[in-house]
Amino acid sequence: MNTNPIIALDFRNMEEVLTFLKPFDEQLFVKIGMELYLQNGPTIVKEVRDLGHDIFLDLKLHDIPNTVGQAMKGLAGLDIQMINVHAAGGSKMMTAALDGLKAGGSQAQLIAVTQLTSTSEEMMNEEQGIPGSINDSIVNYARVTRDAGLAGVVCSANESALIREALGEDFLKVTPGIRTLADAKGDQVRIATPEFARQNGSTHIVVGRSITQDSDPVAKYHSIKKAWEQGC
Ligand SMILES: O=c1ccn([C@@H]2O[C@H](COP(=O)(O)O)[C@@H](O)[C@H]2O)c(=O)[nH]1
Repeated sequence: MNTNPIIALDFRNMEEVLTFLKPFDEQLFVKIGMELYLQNGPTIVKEVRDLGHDIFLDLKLHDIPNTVGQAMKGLAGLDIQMINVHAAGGSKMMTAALDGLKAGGSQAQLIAVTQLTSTSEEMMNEEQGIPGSINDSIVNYARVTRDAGLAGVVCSANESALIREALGEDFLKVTPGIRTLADAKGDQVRIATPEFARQNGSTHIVVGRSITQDSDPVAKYHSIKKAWEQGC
């Protein structure tokens, strides 16, 4: 399993992606999300994969089970390593997603978003109407995800230890909201450093603007990778 930091390619088109990737001379694990996919379609996935990089397709599908299952079956034709849905879609939707992916012949790891890293406990309580602690909600979603047969969850690094305690080491904890101490928080709420993510049990980190907006993205990537690998 590739556990390199996953770089979020939040760009508008392939030209911007190529400009960003050009200075790197190694195989990367990259994330293609809604911004890039919805403006460029499946071609963008093929083009990035042809460059030799592993791909997490972060489309966060969330709809009725039949729709998500059929969409996953279609997406299964793409050569990707990881893909996701929203756990809030429920266990039937997640099972349909997994069945669709398998029926389409994909080996990609399917994971589910618990609570977005831009969501605070207050927002969850007041806007989603879910009472109690955000940690409880996240561990609950992680259990439902595991019981549906998925490989892991998207959560913040702050919750990784709780999920590891509940569901073990092998269950994936893919954690965005990664910031170094010098980085701006932006729209993220539940953030953590790469070192903390490692110490707290994340299996993967997802890093976007901290690298993509840096004046030297290659150097920033390597310093984050080192902090992530060494955990100190
Ligand atoms: O809960 C989630 C789920 C997905 N993301 C995605 O990760 C990156 C983070 O980007 P940064 O620039 O490092 O904040 C972005 O593509 C999100 O769509 C997330 O942040 N939180």
